[in-house]
Amino acid sequence: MQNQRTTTEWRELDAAHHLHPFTDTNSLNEQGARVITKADGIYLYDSEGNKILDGMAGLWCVNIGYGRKDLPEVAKRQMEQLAYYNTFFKTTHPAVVELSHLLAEVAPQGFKHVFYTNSGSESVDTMIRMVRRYWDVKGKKDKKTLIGRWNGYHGSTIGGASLGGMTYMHEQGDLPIPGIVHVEQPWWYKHGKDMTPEEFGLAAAKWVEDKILEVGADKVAAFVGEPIQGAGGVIVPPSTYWPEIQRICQKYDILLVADEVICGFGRTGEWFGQQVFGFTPDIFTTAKGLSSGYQPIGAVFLNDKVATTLAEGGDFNHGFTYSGHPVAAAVAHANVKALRDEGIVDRVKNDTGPYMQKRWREVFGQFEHVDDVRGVGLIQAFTLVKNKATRELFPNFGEIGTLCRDIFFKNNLIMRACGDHIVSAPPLVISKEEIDQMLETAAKCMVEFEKQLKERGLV
Ligand SMILES: Cc1ncc(COP(=O)(O)O)c(CNc2cccc(C(=O)O)c2)c1O
Repeated sequence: MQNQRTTTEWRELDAAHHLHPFTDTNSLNEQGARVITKADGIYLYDSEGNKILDGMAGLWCVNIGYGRKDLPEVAKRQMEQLAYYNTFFKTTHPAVVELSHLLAEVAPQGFKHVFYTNSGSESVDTMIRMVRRYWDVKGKKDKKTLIGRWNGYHGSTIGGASLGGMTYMHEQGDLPIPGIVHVEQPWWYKHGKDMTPEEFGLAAAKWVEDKILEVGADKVAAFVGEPIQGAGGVIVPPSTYWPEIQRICQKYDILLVADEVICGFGRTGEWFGQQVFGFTPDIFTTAKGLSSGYQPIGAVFLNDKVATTLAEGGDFNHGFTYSGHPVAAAVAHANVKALRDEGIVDRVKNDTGPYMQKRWREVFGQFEHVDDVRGVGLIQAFTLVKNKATRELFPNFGEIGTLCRDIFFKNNLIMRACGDHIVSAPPLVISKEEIDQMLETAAKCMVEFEKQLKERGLV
């Protein structure tokens, strides 16, 4: 069991030894970290006894909800049976075989081959190496460039951070690496001007074609995108966007990659986001909902064309010590099986997802400085705007978002501010009653937010 310490003691030791990700260490240590001690269902509990509604499922990942009793049991049994062995030297083990078989069953048709990693970033870096290897084997060694989107997020490794379009990450570490370029994101509210969303979807897809022609199709290896950009602010593309992207990739013989790290495993009501938008990639990357965060694991899914070509190339010189880790694989298997057999994904598609989308629009559509209220399944967002009529955003994009997020946090409700987008992705097990409770709290916070906007002279 964890040492029982006071919050102050935990905070002091944390400040003395623990470096947090994406954090201004000095600023954090001035205020002290919030000590989360346990969780159950959709709720977190901190060391001060606060009960917090987790509208973000951790980091978009705890799809099955907190406090499962089965997954720890699975981990215990696997650890006792075979805590670890690698899959490098012509060996495998039952846990990773069973997981691979199950994933081939839940994946969209045509994806029967899976490569394992420990995170979404490693899945993305694996994909980059696979894409370039694919074209090497095909004898088109100049096809190395990958196209991503500005404000896309593909992780924090050198490859993932380069492919992502977060400039504040590029500035730290001299990124992007060579051979990675970006196009604008399909954010209708900001870039759509007087186009309908459908017209804008085609225009945004054409940015990809323009980039291909600029680089030279014979040099472009792949286009990579999240079906819905998650950390970029839940940017839901118009319906015309992805089918047009697919047509363009086929026209110029470019691999199409979907980064399903957030959209995968039921988040949108479909098993994978590609199924919502009606496109079929050649490769897709996953992590998060694969294990619902109970174990670190990621997976890269390949269609037959890519898998066969890589196999024709002989040794694929890539992999990780923990690729297909027995405990992670066993827990992921139990998690995915429960998402399927307990009807959790189906419920998101047919019940709680439509309910959330209806209520989310009813609640947030009523506020003066909220617009572009949007979402699919159980991933939703809205944008804080200065003037709805003119679609004018606030200056210093992100400042207002932090103000709003802090009001939620003070009311023990976790939602993310991605710039001035407020986003939510709760555990997929959230009930309709819990949705009502979450939105009732959120509505009160938004009344307070609108009040503070006026008091601070921001509107
Ligand atoms: C689409 C996508 N691809 C790759 C990654 C990287 O996964 P790992 O973190 O497991 O390496 C992600 C991760 N997404 C992510 C990770 C951490 C924070 C936030 C946030 O929204 O604040 C989002 C992601 O959202």
